[in-house]
Amino acid sequence: MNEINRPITVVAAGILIDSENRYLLGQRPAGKPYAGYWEVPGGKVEKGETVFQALQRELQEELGIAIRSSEELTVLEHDYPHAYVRLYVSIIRDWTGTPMGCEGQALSWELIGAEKPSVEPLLPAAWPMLECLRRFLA
Ligand SMILES: Nc1nc2c([nH]c(=O)n2[C@H]2C[C@H](O)[C@@H](COP(=O)(O)OP(=O)(O)OP(=O)(O)O)O2)c(=O)[nH]1
Repeated sequence: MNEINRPITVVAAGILIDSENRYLLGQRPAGKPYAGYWEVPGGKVEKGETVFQALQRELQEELGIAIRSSEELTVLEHDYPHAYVRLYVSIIRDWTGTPMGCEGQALSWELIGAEKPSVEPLLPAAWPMLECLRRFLA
């Protein structure tokens, strides 16, 4: 629980970075909270899972790729009307397969150096992740 007494939803988000130094955003499919919003791929960490295991599972389900390693970037919290989330954000450069929208979601590779993504709207908690990414890679 946190200071406002809401349960914490623990989420793992994986910023995929490709050989051209671009990162991947996906659009949330219909039926989820914030459907249509763009996000960094990932999802809730299940009981008994590590953050890395959750990333392996989510990115296999959502994108059809197998990740081999990840680097921790930051931990962020965000208070949404539907949930209080704690996001463990990792950078992933090492995977096999080609990312595809396995849940019917659109994908967009974005330039890390660009001022803002070419797609919108982004989930509110995705913005501080991108800021952190730019600072980390600068
Ligand atoms: N994956 C991801 N989730 C984010 C980001 N920013 C952000 O606030 N979130 C929040 C939205 C959701 O409340 C939560 C992720 O949950 P989810 O609904 O995508 O997770 P899931 O796929 O496990 O969901 P479920 O349908 O299985 O319940 O984290 C982001 O950039 N990426």
